[in-house]
Formats: sequence, C-alpha cells, structure tokens
Amino acid sequence: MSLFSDKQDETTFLKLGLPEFYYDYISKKLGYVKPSIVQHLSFSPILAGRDILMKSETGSGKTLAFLLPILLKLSLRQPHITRDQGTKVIILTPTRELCNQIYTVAQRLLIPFHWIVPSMLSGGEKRTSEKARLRKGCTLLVATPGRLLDHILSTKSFVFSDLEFIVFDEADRTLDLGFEKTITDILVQISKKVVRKMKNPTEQTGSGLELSAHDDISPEVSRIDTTPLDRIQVLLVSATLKENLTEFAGKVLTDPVRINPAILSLSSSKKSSGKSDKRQSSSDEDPAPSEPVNPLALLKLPSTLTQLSLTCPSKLRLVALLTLLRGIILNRPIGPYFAQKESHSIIVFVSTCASAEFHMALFEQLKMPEFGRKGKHGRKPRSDTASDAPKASSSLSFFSSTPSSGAATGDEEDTEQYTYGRTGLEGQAHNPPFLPSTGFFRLHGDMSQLDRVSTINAFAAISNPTKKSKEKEEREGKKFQHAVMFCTDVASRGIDLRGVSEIIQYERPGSLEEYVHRAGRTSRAGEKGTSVLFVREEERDGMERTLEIAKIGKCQRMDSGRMMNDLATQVGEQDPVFVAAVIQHSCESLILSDGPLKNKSEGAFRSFVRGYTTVAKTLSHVFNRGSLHSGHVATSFGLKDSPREIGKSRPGISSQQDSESIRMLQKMKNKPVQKQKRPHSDQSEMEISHFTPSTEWKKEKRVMLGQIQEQKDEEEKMRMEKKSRRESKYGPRKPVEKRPLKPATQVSEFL
Ligand SMILES: Nc1ncnc2c1ncn2[C@@H]1O[C@H](COP(=O)(O)OP(=O)(O)OP(=O)(O)O)[C@@H](O)[C@H]1O
Repeated sequence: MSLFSDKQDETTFLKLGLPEFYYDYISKKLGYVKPSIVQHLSFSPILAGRDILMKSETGSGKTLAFLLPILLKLSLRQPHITRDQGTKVIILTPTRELCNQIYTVAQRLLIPFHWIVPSMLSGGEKRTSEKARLRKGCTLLVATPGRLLDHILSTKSFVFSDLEFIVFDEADRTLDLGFEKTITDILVQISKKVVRKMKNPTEQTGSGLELSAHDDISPEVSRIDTTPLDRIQVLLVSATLKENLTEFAGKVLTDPVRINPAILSLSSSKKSSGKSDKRQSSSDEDPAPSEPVNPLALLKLPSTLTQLSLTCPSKLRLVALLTLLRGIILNRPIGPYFAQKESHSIIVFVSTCASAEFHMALFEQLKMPEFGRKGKHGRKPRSDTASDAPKASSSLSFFSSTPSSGAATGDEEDTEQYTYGRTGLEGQAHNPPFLPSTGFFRLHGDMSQLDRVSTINAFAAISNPTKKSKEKEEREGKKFQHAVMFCTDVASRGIDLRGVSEIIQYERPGSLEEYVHRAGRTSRAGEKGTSVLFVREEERDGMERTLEIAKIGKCQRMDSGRMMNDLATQVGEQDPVFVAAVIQHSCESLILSDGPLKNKSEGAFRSFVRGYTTVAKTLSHVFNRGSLHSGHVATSFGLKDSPREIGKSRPGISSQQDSESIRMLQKMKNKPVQKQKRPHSDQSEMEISHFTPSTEWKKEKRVMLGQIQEQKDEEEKMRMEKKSRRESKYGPRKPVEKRPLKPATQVSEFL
C-alpha cells in the first residue's frame, strides 16, 4: 500500500478542514498538497480531542499527522492564545536530532500563526538560555525527557499548568532507552501542577523546586496518578509500537483511537468518550472494529522499499562494502535494485561509535589500487569489456569461505602479481580515490551536538541540495557528487533526510525494530529506495525467515558474484578473487602505515566483537557470537594481527607484517603457502569469550548512548540535590536500593 491510497487522492487538506489561507500556505510554500493516509486517519480524532495510539510505517508523515491538527486546534482559538498562558503542547522525543527536526517542522507550520510560539529543549544549549526562553513563554515545546524534567524541577518561570497535549514521538524507543523513570517523573509533576491549577484556577503556577519529602517520584508507571492527565490529550506515536508500551499506554491513554494505516482501520476500545477534553467534539465515532492485536503485524516498511540481503563471510566484508558502494555511486549494473542516479546519498549503519569513526577515516584516505601494473614482470591491464568478465557462476563462490576452483588457477604470472605493491602504498599518492567525488560523514552519540547538527546539514546539502547549500558549497570549493554517512543507531529513528535512496546495514541491527527503523531512512514519503543487509551465510536463512514471519517483507538475495565481476571488469582484471585480495591488501597496508588509523581500527574491532551479543531477543537467534571467527572479523577491520595481539603491537609497517600480507594474497589465490598463523577457531572463540562485559565495555556502551548518559547524569544530580534537601529537613534516610539500568537493546519478545 502506498503512502497515498487511490481514495486518498481525492482528499486534500482542505477537505479535512484546514482554512483556505492555511491550505494555500502549506501546499504552495511547503509542498503538502494531499494528506498521507496516516494524516487523513488521524486528523478528525485529534481534532475531536481523542487520545491516540498511532503506528504507521517509516516516512509516512507521522510528524504532520499529529502537528497539523494540534496546531489547527490552537490557532482557531479566540481570543488568540498568548505565550504568557504557558505551554500548551509538549512533544517528547528520544534524541536531540529528532527534537531538532520536529521543532523545525513546527516552526515552518507556525509561520502564519505568529502568536503561537514554538521552542525546544534538548540539552544542546546552555541551561541559562533555555531558562530565558521558558521565562518568555512558549506554547509548543519539543523536548528530550532528561532536559525537560530538569527544567520542570528547577525553572520556576516554566508554566505548564494549562497543558493540553502531550505527544510521545518514537514512544517505544524512549522507553527502551531507559527514560521510563524520567517520563514517570515528568507525568507526576504535570499531574500535580494540573491538580493545583484545578483547585485554584486563577493561580499562575510556575514550576520550581516544590518537592517535599513526601513527593516520592515513583519509578513505576503503575503508580502514576493519571486522573489529572485525563484533561490532557495524549498521543503515542511510532513506526513500531512494541509490547513494552502496553502497560504505559494503558496508563496514560484514555479510550484511545488506534491509528494503523497498515490495517486501514481505526479502532477504539469503547464507543464512548471518557476524556474531559472531549469538550471539542461530541461527534466522535469509532469508524471501524478494533484492530486485531497481532504482534507480528507490529512492524511495517514502505512498499516502495526493496529489501536485499548480501551474504558475505566476515573476512570479505570490507571488500564487499567498498565494492557495493563503488557499484552504487558509479551506477554500475549491480542488479535492478539500485536507482541509476547522478548523485547518490547512502547511509551505512554500523553498531558502534568506534566503527563509524574508523570507517570514515579509512574510506576518506583509500585510493584505488593500480591493478595489473605493479607486478614484478608487469601485467597488461585487461580490456574493460563485459566479455572479459568471468561467468557469474564462477565467481559466486567468491563469497563462500573457500576460493572457487576457477579462482585457483593462477599461473606463474599471477604469482608474480602478488608481489604487487608490497606495502600497497607505492605510487598510490596520485591514484584517484576508491570512491570518487564522495564526501564521507559519520554520525554517532559520541559527537558533540554541534558536530551532529553540522554533519546532518552537510550530508543533507548533498542528498537534498537547496539553492543556498549549493552556493555555500561552491564558495567553499567542496563540491561532492555523492555522500556516504556511517551512522550508529542514533540516526535510525525519525531522522528525515530526503534524497537518501540506499541504506546499507553493514553491521547487524540490534533488534527487529532497529532493522525497520534503519531501513526506513530511505523510501520516505512515497519515494523508492533500497536497503541492503550484510549477513553471514549462517545468519541468512534465519534473518529472512524472521522478516517473513514478522511480515516485514521479503528480503531478496543480492547477486554478490555479479557485483564483484563488475568491479573486476572495471579495473581490467578477470579474476574477482584477485581483485578482492588487492583491495583488502590496500586497506591493510594503509592501516599499517597510519598509527591513528590503526588505533581506530583496533578500537572498532574490539567494540564490534564485544557488542555482537547485545542483540534483542527478536534477533538473538539470528546473530550469535558462537560462530563468529574473531580472526576473520579482524580482517574485516583491515587488521592483520591475530585477535590476541590486537592492541599490543606498535603502529607502523614491519617486514614480518608485510610478508604476512603477501602470504594472505597467496592464500586467497589458493597457492600452496606456509600456513598463516591465524588462531584456530576454538582459540578465536576463547578470544571472544574474553570479552565478557567489563567496566570498559560498560563505558563504551554508555558512549554509544551519548546524550542519554548526559541526561542520566543530570537526573542523578537532581536526585542528590533532592536527597540533601530532604536530609537537611528530616535527617538521613535508609538508602533505597538502586534499580539496575535497563539495557538499551532489551526489548520485548514477540516472535
Ligand atoms: N502530506 C504530505 N505531502 C508531501 N510530503 C509529506 C507529507 N507529509 C509528510 N511529508 C514528507 O514526508 C517525509 C517523512 O515525514 P515524517 O518524518 O513525518 O515521517 P515519519 O512517519 O515520522 O517517519 P519515521 O517513522 O521514520 O520518523 C518528510 O520529508 C515530510 O516532509
């Protein structure tokens, strides 16, 4: 089903009730002519004051689906709302990026309604300037939970006693990230403020430190007194509403309307409206029977998305990634799956900050090796014609663990060829980049907020250029045709980057939901897109079956042999295995010659192996470290040391390492060589099991969660302040046992 169904084509925003001048504005200035299905379905229930449980596929326009009717409701009020009436709408988001994005959309939508003031609290700014904005007053506030609670408790001038709407965008993610207690605290504070206002309607209740010793903020959702929240319209929104939301939704939503375009039905638990805010409408009807509670239908991707899996053994992952990226950006014929475009913007998902940093640094420096010209006796470059390429079938085994027999028929000339480039760096200074005219970016939670914003802007300037960004690029002389961004899952939720037509899930997703959200960064608003998932052979069937069972879609298998053959043809070689070996060798040599890059690579390798097990139950049967060969994983990070040695060796090229590299080239060509000293697989597993969660790993994990930790620190600080106030008043209290931090990847099992 497309974003706009046939029936939807007849519906414009005008028919939904937008005033004509406003429709003119959003259609002409913002390009929103027809509502998407989710916007169509949610419009009247929100106008009617109903609580909403909204689930719709990624990129289907959920932001507008809740913002437009809310803003319309507020804008129509007479006399006009003023900012000194306090905050009427709070939108909670799990990440700063999403916060920023929603705030930007709200700002644009509100241009004709200048009396409605939007604002944002996400922790990227100084508290004092945030306080100043709150003091002036804002009608609509987009915030991350930690920073919002901070201001609720400490900014006296923050007025929210007349709150009318709370929206939880990406609600399941917010809970997953361990914000449950913070949200509970926020709701408790809001309830108190609303109750107080109800008792004394003329009082202008600001916020501030009003906690008493008896204000024990409960960590349990079940202990929120939600009666006052009945006055507030609550909206839970996500592309994936999981079971961890059931209890939460049950507590904060009253008689919600479920909106799920996938099922194309609206449902409600009861016919009657129980909310006191039903003041707006009595004509609220339940248009359809209840949505069946089918946990397998919880995840949805756009039908315009092509899902692919690329099977690849660990030791060839790096080469395969480079080849795939080159194939996409050069519009080489790597199957019918990829758009032939002048400019490609590709997001590559990795699982750790260290990996994102490493890959960006490597790809930025990597040059195209000189195939066929470096051999001792020289080797004539072969012609760049398709007829020279070996048959696909012969190289399909390129991606199997053992080289194909076809690949093993090297002659003496081939043997000499392995002396190619020794260090792989000779004469490379003048070589073109492996991925020409491509800007590389990284986005992860360990970057400062400023860095993250400028990265997103720089990437967007290529993926979706505006006149302004084009001028800026030309001024600065940095004109890239393509963009590749290495991201952790910090970017997988809600980020709306138009023009991204390819997603590569290079390192495994942490859960099924993560898979969906990552893939959903393309095919937005009805556009076409492709998502490629890298899997090992032993993972492929399990992953495909899981996606099918969960009705996420069918994952087609990518013809990796064809991809490699094409690269070989491009560089004038016949043997894709040889080409792969040379590329791998170039990466390894570059890493060996560059100390900081090697450190990055080692860090990325360690965090990859450690993190491999932190997979949610929905995917733990697919990705298990039992079969992970750490030696091969090291190869995929361009490391030649055995896993045991990684981190111990000094950066720089040693002759021993260099000869090992040549041996590896020979091994890949299936030449009889002295056995390379690689750990036995059992030994590898011992290495991996060495990486049991340590303090160091916990630290890294916190880094991965970036801003969340920062917010947790803030919470802790507030708790301590509260404790000391309490103790100074009532004396020391028996310490309460601390609840363990909920792992970010812990999600409910529904398969
Ligand atoms: N009615 C519309 N007409 C045209 N474009 C639209 C319309 N509604 C939304 N869009 C565009 O579609 C894109 C996706 O919208 P949005 O970010 O709200 O999707 P989403 O459902 O929240 O996705 P996700 O679940 O990934 O966060 C945005 O670029 C938005 O501008």
